[in-house]
Amino acid sequence: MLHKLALSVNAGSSSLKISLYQFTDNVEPPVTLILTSSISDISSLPAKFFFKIQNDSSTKPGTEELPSIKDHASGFSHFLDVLKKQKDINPDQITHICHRVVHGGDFKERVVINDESYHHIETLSDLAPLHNGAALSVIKACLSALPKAKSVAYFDTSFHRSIPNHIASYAINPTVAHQRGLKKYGFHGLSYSFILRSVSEFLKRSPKTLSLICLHLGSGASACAIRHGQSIDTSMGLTPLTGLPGATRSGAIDPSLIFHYTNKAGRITHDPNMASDIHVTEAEDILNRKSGWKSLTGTTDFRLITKRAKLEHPASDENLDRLAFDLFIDRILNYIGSYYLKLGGEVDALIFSGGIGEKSKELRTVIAENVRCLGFAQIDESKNKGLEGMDGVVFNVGLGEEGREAKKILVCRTDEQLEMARECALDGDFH
Ligand SMILES: Nc1ncnc2c1ncn2[C@@H]1O[C@H](COP(=O)(O)OP(=O)(O)O)[C@@H](O)[C@H]1O
Ligand SMILES: CC(=O)OP(=O)(O)O
Ligand SMILES: [Mg+2]
Repeated sequence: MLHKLALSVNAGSSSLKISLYQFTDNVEPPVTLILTSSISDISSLPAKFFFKIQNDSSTKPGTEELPSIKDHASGFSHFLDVLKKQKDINPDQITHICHRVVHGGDFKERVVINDESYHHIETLSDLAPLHNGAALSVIKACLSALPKAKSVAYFDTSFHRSIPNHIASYAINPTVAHQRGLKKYGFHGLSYSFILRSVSEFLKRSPKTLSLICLHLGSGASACAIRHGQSIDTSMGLTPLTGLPGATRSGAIDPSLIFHYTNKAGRITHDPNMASDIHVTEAEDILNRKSGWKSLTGTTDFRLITKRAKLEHPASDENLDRLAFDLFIDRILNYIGSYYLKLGGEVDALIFSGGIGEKSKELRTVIAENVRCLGFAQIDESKNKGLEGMDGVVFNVGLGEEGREAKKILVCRTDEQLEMARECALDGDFH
């Protein structure tokens, strides 16, 4: 019998990450990986394409710059062309396509794509201007290229449904807030769900007993406080704009700032580069796409920013890369401090994840130094520097005995595609 395949698609703000899995007949693991592909730097063209078949030693996977890729839809179409050329993979075996959709509004859990759910996700696009439209463009491409497969949307927002009302509410007119759904939804939920499960396996403790402070630091960055396995607060809000700054996003600002920045703040912008027919104001466009690391330093590449920041020297006002680095550290510490208090000091671990969290040893060193006063383990620099090239998902980078006894400092290689494929394979409704 031919095994069924699940394609998992993650439309991030600057990237499209795609993994293909085969369903197993087991509960653990419910899926095995067949291939991974990614298109990165979509917000800072030219885009880079990567494609790798697992267990194929005949070809060396590499990354190629592709000027023909301009957005998520053209990136996905290139992926499909490459997929169709693989002799050992039959796209007709793909029975399920899991799509990461960042804003799920009031959807509690995953939803099968049909006219009604597609339309509902579309109405939420203005609340996630860098994400939902891009995800819908890929969903549309899948419906036409792989019509026999069931497309399912998995939401970043679902994990945060446990946030208490007083934390999710804004201090604004409650009638307006209720009518318009103006509250904190929170994002990166698929990543936090993956982190919770992986850390629970690593520490050999039930997720229900774990309290964690998680940092997902990628093109979009957020923090999350998890108490006894449930999200109790996160730094993003109604939209993925607020909280920590990101590649092209300002993060939290005084809301009045925008009216002093531009007198056209409320005008609807018609940017031809916007993913689809999304209605955002000039203010939202500036804060989402023309701010963050790109505006401060001219690049979205945090590795380059770190290199140019000259961390070994005292900060100078002229060095804007250093400003970006130090500003990021400052904002991250704001959340760690506040979440530590909200968790009453009962924190099992601080977790670094996302492209920057997983790869920037420099950022981890500085944060770890600053949180020592809260009882976190001292960082073990040989472990901290030695992660690249190592196999694994969760790593303890705390020093020796302290790494075991004190509050832990962990790195988790998050994988939103795997989280969706696992959920799909274990979903009784789909089999
Ligand atoms: N070695 C590194 N040091 C610091 N930042 C890195 C490193 N490698 C990648 N990054 C950063 O990771 C970010 C991308 O993170 P990722 O989670 O993959 O993004 P996305 O939000 O698109 O899913 C980029 O800002 C990139 O510069
Ligand atoms: C929610 C969000 O910002 O996602 P990403 O980091 O993938 O852009
Ligand atoms: Mg991402």
